[in-house]
Amino acid sequence: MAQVLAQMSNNFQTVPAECVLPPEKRPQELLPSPADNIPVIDLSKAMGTETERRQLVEELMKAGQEYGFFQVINHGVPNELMDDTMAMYKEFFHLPYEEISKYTANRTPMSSGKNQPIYWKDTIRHGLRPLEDQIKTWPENPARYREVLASYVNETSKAASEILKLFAEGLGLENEYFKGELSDDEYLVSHYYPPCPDPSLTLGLYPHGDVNLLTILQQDAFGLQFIKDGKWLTADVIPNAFVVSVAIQLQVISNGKLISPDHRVVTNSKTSRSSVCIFVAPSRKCFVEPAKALINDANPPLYKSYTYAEYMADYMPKMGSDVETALASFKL
Ligand SMILES: O=C(O)CCC(=O)C(=O)O
Ligand SMILES: [Fe+2]
Repeated sequence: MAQVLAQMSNNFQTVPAECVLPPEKRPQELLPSPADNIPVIDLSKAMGTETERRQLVEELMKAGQEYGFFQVINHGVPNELMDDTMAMYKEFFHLPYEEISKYTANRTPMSSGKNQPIYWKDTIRHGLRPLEDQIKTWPENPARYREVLASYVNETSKAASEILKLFAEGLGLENEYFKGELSDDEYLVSHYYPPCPDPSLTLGLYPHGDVNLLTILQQDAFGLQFIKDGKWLTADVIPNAFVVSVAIQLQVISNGKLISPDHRVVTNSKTSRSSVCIFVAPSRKCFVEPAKALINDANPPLYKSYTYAEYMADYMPKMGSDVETALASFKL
């Protein structure tokens, strides 16, 4: 294993045995599907006329109900800040192994979770809230890490709350429904997927559901795929767009109206891929349940009520599982 790690900074000529997936777990559809499969939503309409805002809410709801994922453009996060953040993470992942291994618990390509196959990636993950406490634990190398990420988090949080507000409107909940404990916590996950000599043998990330409330990420190369009607659709790279995904808690609160999709990352042989993902999540003591306003005789609750801490305790042993498994204990 150590030998494989040591190769990380070099280009791989072959897929190390540790990373070859069993045949039944290998990806079948590797190529990007046509771009028009994935909704692209212009968030600037939130500031437009009342009609434009209503149209936007409808578009978002349709995307959230049919796909559970979409891309947003004109979201208010400055392009330069997005680019700077991406460049900063690329720099981070090219620092010497001794430096980044202080922060990457499972330096890979083989960061394998419990009962998980070995993924073709390297990952840093850390908390973001409360910012003033968490920032002290973030890397200091590259030197601008803390400054760039703090600005990025502030800006992406605004975009995420706007999207949550629009979802609240679309669901018929009060505008600020998701404000506060339901979206109090945030954490960062940034992945670096090196070029892979044979993408048919590996996955960057195995199919899974996101356990939080809402995920907002940027990527610099193709590889992220979401499942829809049994088919893997690829999220095209649109410069300065965010890929947004409904996560499991949002599916529960919407009582299944919005769907949290399983997704995965395929590798490619030509370029590396980086992603910077912000996960908006409830605080641990927060009570989560299908919103009362959505429940009536015709629409009984589909999920139990629980605290997020209870949810996480159930989820930890099955970390990285698909949405169905991740929700099994809480289904009614
Ligand atoms: O790298 C990506 O684009 C997706 C990462 C992801 O799905 C995750 O970390 O949960
Ligand atoms: Fe994910």
